[in-house]
Amino acid sequence: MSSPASPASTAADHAVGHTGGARLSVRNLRKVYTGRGEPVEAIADLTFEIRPGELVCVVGPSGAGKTTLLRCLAGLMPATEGELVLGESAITGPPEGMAVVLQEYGRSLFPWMTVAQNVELPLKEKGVTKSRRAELVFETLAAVGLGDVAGSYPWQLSGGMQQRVAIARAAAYEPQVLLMDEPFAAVDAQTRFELEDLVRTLWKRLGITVVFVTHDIDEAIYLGERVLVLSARPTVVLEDVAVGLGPERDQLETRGDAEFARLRTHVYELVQQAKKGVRSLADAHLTHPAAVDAAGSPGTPGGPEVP
Ligand SMILES: Nc1ncnc2c1ncn2[C@@H]1O[C@H](COP(=O)(O)OP(=O)(O)OP(=O)(O)O)[C@@H](O)[C@H]1O
Repeated sequence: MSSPASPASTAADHAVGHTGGARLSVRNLRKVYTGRGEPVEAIADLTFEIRPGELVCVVGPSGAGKTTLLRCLAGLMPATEGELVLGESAITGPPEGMAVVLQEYGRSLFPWMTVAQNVELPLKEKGVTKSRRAELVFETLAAVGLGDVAGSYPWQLSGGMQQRVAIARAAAYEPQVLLMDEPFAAVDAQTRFELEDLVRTLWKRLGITVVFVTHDIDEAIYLGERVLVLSARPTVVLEDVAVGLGPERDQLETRGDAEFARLRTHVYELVQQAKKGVRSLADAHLTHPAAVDAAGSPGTPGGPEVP
């Protein structure tokens, strides 16, 4: 990958080793929030599979249940119905081998700890030896271009740098699966491009499975091997879109690619249809249908073909 804006790419090539990814299966997931007032059916019926080492982005209208899906995958909330499986094991609580990066980097880092201590903390909880912890902290901070601020406190860093710390902390943990919930929503556009390249660099280096939720259609296509487009609530997968842009991505070249433009138009139309309440491709009015879906055949697996 070419990422002229990212100081991380070269360093990341020498960072933590290939940890490998795990398969994630979501089968007939339904999530209803109950509590005071009317129950809210956030997710109606989601079924999809993410292969080990795949990077899949999730987009959909606001309130479609993207965060709900991620919380269920992270084991932070039980499903109402359905099954979530990581590798061979059902997800019933926060699974070992999973790391999460959220949008609110300000709240996810401890302000009284240095950058290095923040990265080290989950490793202590994981029982990693002191010498290996030192290695991992050093390597991952170098990988995200923050080797020189290891002794600083998060509040001394810019928002983009703080988010790099959160990414370093997740990578140092050597997870099999990394969940990211709109991680770059609060950083400026230039930093966002750098962080996108950083995620792809680390993803390739570590071989981990990544699920990346974003509002940004361009970001989803630039990053993903597939883009899951969700319907409005109660949520189903409207389309599982294959991104045939190849493994090498470049902020200028890839975004200028005709295939990128075609995919962006297609996913944009899908999200617009989802906002109007369309919950099946059969009901969608698309002027730019996808050529093939993520399974390599026309239309959505098990669903109707795009007219
Ligand atoms: N704790 C909760 N109790 C009741 N309803 C909730 C709760 N959390 C989320 N919801 C509802 O579930 C639906 C899905 O919310 P969720 O935050 O998962 O959507 P989202 O796609 O991540 O939204 P956004 O893109 O705006 O961040 C929304 O209608 C929301 O109001």
